Amino acid sequence: ASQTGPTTTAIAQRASELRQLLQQASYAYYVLDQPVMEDAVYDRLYRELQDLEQQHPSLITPDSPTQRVGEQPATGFESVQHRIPLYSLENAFDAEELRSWDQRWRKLAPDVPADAGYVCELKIDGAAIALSYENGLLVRGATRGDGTRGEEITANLRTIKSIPLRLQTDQPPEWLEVRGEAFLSLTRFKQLNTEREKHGEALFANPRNAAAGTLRQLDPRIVAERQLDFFAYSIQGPNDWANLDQAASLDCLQSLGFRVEPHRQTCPTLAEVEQYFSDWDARRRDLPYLTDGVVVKLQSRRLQDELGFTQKFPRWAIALKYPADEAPTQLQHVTVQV
Ligand SMILES: CC(C)(CNC(=O)c1ccc(Oc2ccccc2)cc1)c1ccc2c(N)nc(N)nc2n1
Repeated sequence: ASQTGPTTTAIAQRASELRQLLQQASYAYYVLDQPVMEDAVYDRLYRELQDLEQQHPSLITPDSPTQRVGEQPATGFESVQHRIPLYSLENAFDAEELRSWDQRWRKLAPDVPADAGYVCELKIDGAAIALSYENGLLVRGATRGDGTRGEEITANLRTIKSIPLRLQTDQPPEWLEVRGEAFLSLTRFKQLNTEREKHGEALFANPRNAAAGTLRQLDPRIVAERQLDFFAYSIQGPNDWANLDQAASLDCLQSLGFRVEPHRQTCPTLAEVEQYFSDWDARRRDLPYLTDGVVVKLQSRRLQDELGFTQKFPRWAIALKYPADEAPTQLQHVTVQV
């Protein structure tokens, strides 16, 4: 039969073009923080894609921007085993404990090159999560849980605009594990608490609790409206994807389309690490999100692999913590049952 309107291939092409335009605009806005498209234009193109997908459901792809916010609340969360454990970090509370960590790993490493350096990353005060990609597509997301098993919250994580639904590479690995911190910006945290106060609801005690609580919402639409954000900090994949030095692994995460906290710094010696820590103790209050320390990691992948992990921690990393802030705004010890 003759097609009255555009041919189905033309429609499929338009849908693919719209997906690409919308993904690029969303990446620029949420990951690069450099908008390239007017909101009104974005909304018009988004509605055009939605209409095309409604008329031709076979055109819907899992990485379509229209597939971020599911309409179905979950009835509960499945417990899932992480492909790779999510390790926690040993804590150091002052320069002396940092130095003792440094002595300990140096004793364990057989031949430490003289130029063995460190990478410092700001430690974001949010909720750790695990993302699993297969052939470039986001197939699963989970909470940290106990490090070995977590709760499957894929539908909720899909609503976070800075989490790519598809990796930005035309040669995606068979599997890829990405870990990072889901968090609420301070502005968003205050807006949410102002809203909750207006409706007589219990306030969130702090941005970390707010993020963790949001991730466990059964309804993805509620998660979407909270506007969580995400910084990636670790990548594991098949062999050639897995032997990057620390700084290179963060650059790789950025190239794949993830947001990575921009103030990371390579520090040749521990003196520079301590300098970075004290610089940021002053500057961190100007950041749009809460931090609770600096994560110090060995730059060298070979050293990381040589040193490995204890039951709980990597031997090649440590969290250098800031002192807990003075009395928080709300009574911290009074927990309100919601
Ligand atoms: C160091 C690691 C525990 C991530 N984990 C890894 O980088 C990592 C590296 C090789 C691995 O290799 C393995 C592969 C297979 C099996 C076992 C280990 C596993 C995890 C960690 C934990 C918390 C962090 C945090 N709050 N903020 C920042 N900025 N960084 C953080 N980094």
